[in-house]
Amino acid sequence: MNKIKKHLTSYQYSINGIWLAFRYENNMIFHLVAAITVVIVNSLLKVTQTEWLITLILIGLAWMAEIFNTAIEKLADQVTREQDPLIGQVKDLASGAVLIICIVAAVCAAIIYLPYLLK
Ligand SMILES: Nc1ncnc2c1ncn2[C@@H]1O[C@H](COP(=O)(O)OP(=O)(O)OP(=O)(O)O)[C@@H](O)[C@H]1O
Repeated sequence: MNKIKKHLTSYQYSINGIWLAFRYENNMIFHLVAAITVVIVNSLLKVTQTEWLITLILIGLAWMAEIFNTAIEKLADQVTREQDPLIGQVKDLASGAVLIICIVAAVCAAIIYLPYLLK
């Protein structure tokens, strides 16, 4: 019973983490708008089951990368708020991870949607 309670409490912490990401990271709103747009476009274009899966996985990956990026930024700020070349690199690396998944998502969106739009 104690284990179940502990498990359920950990979900509370995780949900709090998502809430914190929205509070600290303005880009989270952009990701939310992008995710809602993808769901609407998928429904309108009646994309296939595989295309739904690919787009939903990409949405999840983008959100995951942004939340990790926010966590790393917070940790880096806790280490020092002074100008530090290594802290700068750490933040750039984390931000690079978000950019990569966003570029991949944009390319995949073009590959999936263009054939429907050019029909
Ligand atoms: N302490 C620091 N020392 C050196 N460079 C830093 C430091 N803090 C930030 N930077 C540089 O400034 C960039 C922006 O950092 P910042 O913490 O402002 O994130 P941000 O651009 O506001 O990110 P986001 O928009 O995701 O919140 C970093 O990628 C890094 O290159």
